[in-house]
Amino acid sequence: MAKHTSVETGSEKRCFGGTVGFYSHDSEATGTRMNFSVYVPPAASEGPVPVLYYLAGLTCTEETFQIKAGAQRYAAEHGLILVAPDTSPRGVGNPGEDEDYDFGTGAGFYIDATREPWSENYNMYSYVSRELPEVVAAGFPADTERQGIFGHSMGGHGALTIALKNPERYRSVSAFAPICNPSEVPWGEKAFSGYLANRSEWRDHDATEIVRAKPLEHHILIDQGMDDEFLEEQLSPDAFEAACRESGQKLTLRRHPGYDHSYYFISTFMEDHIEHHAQALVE
Ligand SMILES: N[C@@H](CCC(=O)N[C@@H](CSC=O)C(=O)NCC(=O)O)C(=O)O
Repeated sequence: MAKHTSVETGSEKRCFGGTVGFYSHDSEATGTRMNFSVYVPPAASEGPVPVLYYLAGLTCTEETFQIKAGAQRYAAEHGLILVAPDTSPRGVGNPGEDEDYDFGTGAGFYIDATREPWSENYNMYSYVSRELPEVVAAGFPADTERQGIFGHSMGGHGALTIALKNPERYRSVSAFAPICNPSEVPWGEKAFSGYLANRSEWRDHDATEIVRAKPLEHHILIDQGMDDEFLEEQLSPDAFEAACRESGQKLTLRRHPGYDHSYYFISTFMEDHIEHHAQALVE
């Protein structure tokens, strides 16, 4: 399926009348080989279709979403391409890169690092928001004028911040259990102090701070499980909700009793998220 010359196809499988594929390429942004997965719906055989990017959480790869989220059925129904990148560069060799699940490999946090040695390769913001869309446009039947983005946990933080910083590039955004206020919680403090050279940079990567200053015109959908094991210590949906109220950002934040942080929670509400994006992306 991929026509871009530098993109290598790992595998492609038929799925709901379309194709799930796994690909890799040499990335300029990270200076490493990067993996990503793409679901192409049956409607793409008629012409270019909108693209929805999914950013996964800590410890995940480009595979997690495709095998656990149950999104392809709904993307096939609405005619959306789904793209899921890996969550970090791999095999860079920085000291400490593979010591913790919440920093380094599998934990790129979708920011461009400014602290050495991470700044050389950990440029997931540029990779996801600039380079990957170009690779997708060159190799897949994608209408890049119609892009949306969503994600989970660390990837929910990535989706919110990338959408808020690039309103002209993304017409829709949603998140499952996002890290809403990373500057104020242990996961975010560890990532930002490791990847960013100065504390003054933190607020530029914090969705709660960004939305307070510069809301989007379109409305944001967030689902949060109330039995999520990370809710109290790491996620801060109340802070994000308060910032949205302050700035006039339209937000639907749904709190679901009994649901945890897992892909059982994500797959339960996936249909609603795909519909949310389809309303904005499919004319
Ligand atoms: N203690 C766990 C933590 C890893 C974890 O729970 N990862 C979540 C995302 S958390 C925020 O970004 C995840 O999506 N895991 C993959 C899955 O299939 O559930 C550990 O050590 O692994």
